[in-house]
Amino acid sequence: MLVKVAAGVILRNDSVFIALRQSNQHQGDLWEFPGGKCEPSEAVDAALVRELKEECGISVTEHSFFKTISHDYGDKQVELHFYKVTGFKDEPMGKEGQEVRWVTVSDLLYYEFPEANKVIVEALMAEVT
Ligand SMILES: Nc1nc2c([nH]c(=O)n2[C@@H]2O[C@H](COP(=O)(O)OP(=O)(O)OP(=O)(O)O)[C@@H](O)[C@H]2O)c(=O)[nH]1
Ligand SMILES: [Mg+2]
Repeated sequence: MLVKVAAGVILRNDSVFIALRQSNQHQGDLWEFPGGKCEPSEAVDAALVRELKEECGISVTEHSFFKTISHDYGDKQVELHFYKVTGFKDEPMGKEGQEVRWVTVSDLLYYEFPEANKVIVEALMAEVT
């Protein structure tokens, strides 16, 4: 099963907005960049805008493509399309009851992410050091 996903690295000043995946979700209890699966024939950036509205309550006004990561979890193959989100309306929150947090990019080191995210976290941290 190959799943195409759009995820947003929501940035403000030195910080990034992260969310804790619920225990019952795939890769549960790990931190993530909010986002979700693209619907059939939906453009990836349209999925990004839709998911960030649904999960975080923001309206994205400025985004740029960052990186695509393909990863095989064994039970699931994912193609993750990460975007930097640098402009948005309203304050992001956990609309689905998920725990959320603004953390400085250099503090990402202290959070546990799914395996596929390692490259993204390293790339973000490299930009600030
Ligand atoms: N949103 C998001 N998903 C990620 C990240 N890293 C990562 O491996 N994934 C994987 O990508 C897939 C995306 O799914 P999702 O669970 O967010 O999808 P969704 O919002 O449409 O949720 P749903 O299946 O509950 O409707 C999951 O298998 C998840 O484990 C990440 O940083 N953000
Ligand atoms: Mg999601």
